[in-house]
Amino acid sequence: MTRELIKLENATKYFSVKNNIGQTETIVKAVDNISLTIDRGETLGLVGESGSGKTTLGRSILQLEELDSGELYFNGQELRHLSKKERKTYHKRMQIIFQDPYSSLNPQRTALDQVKEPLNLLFDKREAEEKAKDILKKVGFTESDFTKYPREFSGGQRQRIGIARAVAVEPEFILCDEPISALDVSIQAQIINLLVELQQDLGLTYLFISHDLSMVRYISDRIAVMYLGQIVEIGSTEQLFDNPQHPYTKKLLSAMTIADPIKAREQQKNKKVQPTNIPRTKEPKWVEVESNHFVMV
Ligand SMILES: Nc1ncnc2c1ncn2[C@@H]1O[C@H](COP(=O)(O)OP(=O)(O)OP(=O)(O)O)[C@@H](O)[C@H]1O
Repeated sequence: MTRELIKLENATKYFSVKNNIGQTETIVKAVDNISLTIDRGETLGLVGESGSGKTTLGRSILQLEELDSGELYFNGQELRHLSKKERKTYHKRMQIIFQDPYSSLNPQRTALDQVKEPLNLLFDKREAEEKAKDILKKVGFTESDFTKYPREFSGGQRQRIGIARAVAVEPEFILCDEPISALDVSIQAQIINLLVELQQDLGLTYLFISHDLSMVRYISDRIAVMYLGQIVEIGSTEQLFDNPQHPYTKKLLSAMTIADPIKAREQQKNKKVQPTNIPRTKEPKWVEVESNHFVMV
C-alpha cells in the first residue's frame, strides 16, 4: 500500500473543437501537463474558474476521459498501460458523486434499488440487499424510505442516495464534483458533514471540486488551484489561504472576501500590474495583464 493513492505525471488532455462545417477550429488544453499526488485519506480541494479543466482532470483520474499523454498511478500501479480487462478491476475502487443528484438517479427505481444496482454485480442477491440497506441507514434513511422513488425525496436526500450509491462498493477514492452546488444553502453543510463522517469511517480519499471556497477551505487538507488547464498553485489549506503565492489564487481569494467593505477598499487602491512594468527574471512568473487574464512572463 502506497502513501500516495493517486499520482499523475505530466497528464495532458486536449479537446479539438470543430466549427459547424466540421473543421477543427481550436484546441482546448483542458488538462495541460499536470503532475500531482493525492495521499491516502486526504481531501484535495480543486478550485478554479469555470472552464479551467477541473472536471476533465477529475474524470481523467477515473478514466472516464482518456488522457492524451502522461501517467496515471493508483496505489503505485500505472493504469494507462494496462489492458482494458486489467483496468476494469480498478473501476470499482474509484467512484464519483455528481453535482445534480436528480439526473444521476434513475427516476424509475426506488432508493434501495439505486444503491443495490452496483452491488448486484459483486454479491449475491441477499447480501447485496443487506449491504444496500446498511449503507442507506448510514447516510440517514429509515426503512420506510427504502421503497420511495427519487421524486419523493428532497434535493439533499437525493444527494444522500447518490453518496450511498458511490460508497456502497467500498471505493478508496471518490471524485466529488460540485456535490453541494445544486442544494439549498441550509442543506449544504449537512452533506459536507456526511462526507467528512464517511471519510473518517471508511478511510476515503477525496478530490473535491467546488466553486464555494469557504466549503473547500472547510473540507480540504490541501488545495490545488487550476487555471487554463494547469495547476498554478498547490499547498496546504492554511498555506493557500494565509499566504497565496500565485496572482490568480490571490484574485480568487479576494473575490471570496469582496463582501468585506474594508478589503474591497484596499483592493481598489491596489493598482493593476501592467506587463511593461514587469522586469523579466530567469524564473517564469504569472502576472495579470488585464482583469482575470494571466500570462506567464
Ligand atoms: N468533451 C469535450 N469536448 C470539447 N471540449 C470540452 C469537452 N469537455 C470539456 N471541454 C472543454 O474543456 C475545458 C475544460 O472544461 P471542464 O468542464 O473540465 O472545466 P471546469 O473547470 O470543470 O468547468 P466548470 O467549473 O464550469 O465545471 C472547457 O473549455 C470545456 O469547454
